[in-house]
Amino acid sequence: MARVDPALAAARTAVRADLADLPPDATVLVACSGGADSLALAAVLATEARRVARSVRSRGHAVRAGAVVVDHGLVDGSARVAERAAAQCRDLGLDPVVVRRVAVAASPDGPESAARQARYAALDAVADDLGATVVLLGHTLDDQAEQVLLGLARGSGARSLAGMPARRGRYRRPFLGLRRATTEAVCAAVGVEPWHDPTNAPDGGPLRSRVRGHLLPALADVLGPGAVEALGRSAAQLRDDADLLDVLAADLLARSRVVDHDSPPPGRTSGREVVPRERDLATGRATSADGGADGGTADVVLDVEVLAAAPPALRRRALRAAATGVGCPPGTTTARHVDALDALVVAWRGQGPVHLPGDARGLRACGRLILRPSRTSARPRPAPARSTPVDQSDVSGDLADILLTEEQLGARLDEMAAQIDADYAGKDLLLVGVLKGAVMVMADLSRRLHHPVEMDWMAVSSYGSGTKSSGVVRILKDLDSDLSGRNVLIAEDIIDSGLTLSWLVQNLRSRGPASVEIATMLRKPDAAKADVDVKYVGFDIPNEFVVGYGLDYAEKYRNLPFIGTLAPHVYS
Ligand SMILES: O=P(O)(O)OC[C@H]1O[C@H](OP(=O)(O)OP(=O)(O)O)[C@H](O)[C@@H]1O
Ligand code: HPA
Repeated sequence: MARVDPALAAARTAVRADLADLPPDATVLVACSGGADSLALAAVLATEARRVARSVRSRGHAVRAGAVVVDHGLVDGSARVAERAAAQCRDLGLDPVVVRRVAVAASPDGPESAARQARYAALDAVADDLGATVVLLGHTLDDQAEQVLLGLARGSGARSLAGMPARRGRYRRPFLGLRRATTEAVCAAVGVEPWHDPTNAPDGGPLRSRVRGHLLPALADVLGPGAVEALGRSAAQLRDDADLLDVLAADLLARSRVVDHDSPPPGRTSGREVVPRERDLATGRATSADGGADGGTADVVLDVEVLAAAPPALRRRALRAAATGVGCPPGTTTARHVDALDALVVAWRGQGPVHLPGDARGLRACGRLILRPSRTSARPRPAPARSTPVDQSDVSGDLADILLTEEQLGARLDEMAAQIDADYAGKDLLLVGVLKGAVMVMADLSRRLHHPVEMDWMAVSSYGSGTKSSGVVRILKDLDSDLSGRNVLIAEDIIDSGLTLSWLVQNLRSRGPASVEIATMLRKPDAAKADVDVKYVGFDIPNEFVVGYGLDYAEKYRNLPFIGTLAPHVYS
């Protein structure tokens, strides 16, 4: 009996083991580039398919074994290389053999990632067309070791260091336990000449090629011949660890999610805290409890307390999953982004929103971490704002609700500034700020204007240290400017009863300006006692006493970056 080449025997054993669970008449495809690994896999698959056909002939079923060759079209002559590989697959007895040319689009994740995405899309499409149960990939233990080293060089975590899985979905990698030398020996044994990709040259090629050409041999020199196998074993162990951590992190994410109070999150005892159904703070739309299952358009709202109590390994994984859940591309969501989100949870000092890939954002308000997907179309309108419960520890128990986040205020100011720029194009503009409440609006609005402006200030008061207007407006400081012929725009924080502004507009109009208009961040339509014509309104809000963003109660809370509702116990 002819002696079977040991490399071929090892390769056949690996493929046979991987196909053992296939149903009768399954279609198996091999993804073949024409390189040594995938060509060896194609040869072994063809041999194994013939063996199965022989052994089951009497029962009338077999494995249909074919190949897909993806032409990435990235280098001259790629079509020729693809056709050569396809011809070799046909010669080996594979049928059908399909060549697919793909267009590799530019990707922020880099050309390798873009090519990978295009390749898998093509493989999936062909597998679907042919009804293939399994697609075999030719990655070897050397590829796995390279993957681990590249991950280490990036400072990656366990998931990345776990390398490639032996199986995922319809994809299987039967050679993941075999060295590349084995696949080269298989090619020699079956008499097929693999293609050597010139772009994989160890010098000047992609990083992976340099790792392959220089680093792996150096590791073997220094650490001994088992270095590649050792890296593969580490990857396998880390895969088990990462799988477990992912399950635990998914559980943490579910427990920390703020959902409808009718269905408290798992782990919460009912009655601990009544949490109203979370709504999108910007649009008032309800937020889906699964945070992103509706296409990633809803906020994911998480309870900071629950997250902070979790071990960092789980918390960071949960944060990453939450970010990808609102549409952050996994490839560009890095440890740096996760660090910044984590700081919102465990190192909170009032920092602003974290900008995430995919134009998503993470922000903290009222003991909630809010992951917000990119939302260019739905900006805050002058519509009733509504409340979210406040974490008492953040605001010392003085606030009942947060009404508008810093981010919402900023986004609305962007819109107001654009409108003002357009309306006053070609005209002079004097901004009049009403002290003290309007300082924030004045500062933030004026800096968003492209229009050149002058600023002046007036101080009036009708509230003193109470929560109800006295109705008597007093000028505490008058303007320095002469208003004759000027376009005056009053910048205000709030129009409540309207008594202050109706008085002020009359007062300023009596000074001979060309125009007097009002821009206010907030307005309380239900509190109006005087009619005030307001040209620019940030938000209409309910008739509750609010503080923050310049608004005070007894001179406190003006420096809160958001607007909240004062708890009645503070003023009652
Ligand atoms: O519509 P109204 O009921 O008249 O209320 C609006 C006014 O009240 C606030 O000022 P406040 O008198 O509290 O002084 P402040 O700006 O120094 O806080 C606010 O800045 C407005 O000027
Ligand atoms: N809060 C603070 N100051 C105010 C308010 C308010 O709701 N209304 C008028 N001045």
